[in-house]
Amino acid sequence: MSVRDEFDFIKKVQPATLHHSGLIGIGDDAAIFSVDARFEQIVCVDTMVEDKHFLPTTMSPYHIGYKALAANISDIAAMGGIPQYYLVSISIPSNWKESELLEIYDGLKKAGDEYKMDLIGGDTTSTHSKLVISVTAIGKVEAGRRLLRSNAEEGDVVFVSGTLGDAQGGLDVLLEGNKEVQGQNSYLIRRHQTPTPRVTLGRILSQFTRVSLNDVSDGLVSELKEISNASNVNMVIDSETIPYSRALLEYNNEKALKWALTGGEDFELVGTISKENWKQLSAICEKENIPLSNIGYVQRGKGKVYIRNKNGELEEVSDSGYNHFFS
Ligand SMILES: Nc1ncnc2c1ncn2[C@@H]1O[C@H](COP(=O)(O)OP(=O)(O)O)[C@@H](O)[C@H]1O
Ligand SMILES: Cc1ncc(C[n+]2csc(CCOP(=O)(O)OP(=O)(O)O)c2C)c(N)n1
Ligand SMILES: [Mg+2]
Ligand SMILES: [Mg+2]
Ligand SMILES: [Mg+2]
Repeated sequence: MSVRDEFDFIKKVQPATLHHSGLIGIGDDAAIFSVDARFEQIVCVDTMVEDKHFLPTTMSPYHIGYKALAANISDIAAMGGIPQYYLVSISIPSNWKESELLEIYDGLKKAGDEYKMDLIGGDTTSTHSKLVISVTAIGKVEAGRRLLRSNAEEGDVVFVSGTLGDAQGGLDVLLEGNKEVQGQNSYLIRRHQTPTPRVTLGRILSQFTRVSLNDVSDGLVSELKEISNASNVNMVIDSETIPYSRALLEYNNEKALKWALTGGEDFELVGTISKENWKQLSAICEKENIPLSNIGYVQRGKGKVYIRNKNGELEEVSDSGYNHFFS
């Protein structure tokens, strides 16, 4: 049975306990929380749409909830911030059962609890169309410590965390693979369904004076182009240094580069830092067990991304990444 009564549904999703005190959360006209003057607020919103971001065959309701919040936490990480609160707007088609909707909230709660975030509000509607879930996340960063896309300068090192292409590999496994292939590729599937935002790394980066940063939602090239445009520089990356998981190379070695460059949804952090600070940063990350790769450097120019191929030739990258209106 789908939702019978909007107000009854809201009561069911209201958290029993909160991580933060002194809050007005669910239950009034709007939420209220107090703001610390030493910090700046961070706010972002990301939407997931049935058929565009997930299919019944690629994501369970729990995964939909988990990923909808994780994608927002990743944007807070990309500003160097601490996640705090979130709001959920959900438009529900009549064929969704209430139990499935509550599972979406279980996924949201799991991701929220991992980062001590409280659900403080939202909105519920019915729809004649597909399910749409939109999550607004709120966080904070110490005043003056925010990490902007416009911070890159000529000579900087370009870095990326973790491995790239896994989420697209996982999607491919889910869409193309039989049960046996899926069973062999559970790591890639996990990377697609329950991505881990790099909050700790964002916090480490916020301690440095000049870092440009973006999270990988649309693909490495797209994120690098955003930094290049915002900073009035070009980027040169070396294809041989792009980090892949062993799982991805075993699943599809030929497609790994394409998926890393344009697949998206890896929710790793990509950015730039001065050469002098790179050494210190990589030492901290090594100690903290956070994988971080140097994949290239920043050059004078504007908005262009070049990649050195395995033969050593430099090519401008034209293929950009995920675009909602191109696919
Ligand atoms: N429909 C919209 N109205 C206003 N601002 C928008 C809209 N869509 C995106 N933005 C803003 O455009 C910028 C880029 O958005 P997007 O590429 O989706 O960011 P990200 O990939 O980090 O989630 C962000 O500042 C976002 O808030
Ligand atoms: C069924 C299905 N098809 C395709 C995709 C791939 N996909 C959908 S949206 C997207 C990019 C990220 O989403 P977007 O809404 O652009 O996130 P944002 O950049 O706003 O954070 C990708 C790679 C998917 N996840 N599921
Ligand atoms: Mg986003
Ligand atoms: Mg977007
Ligand atoms: Mg982002």
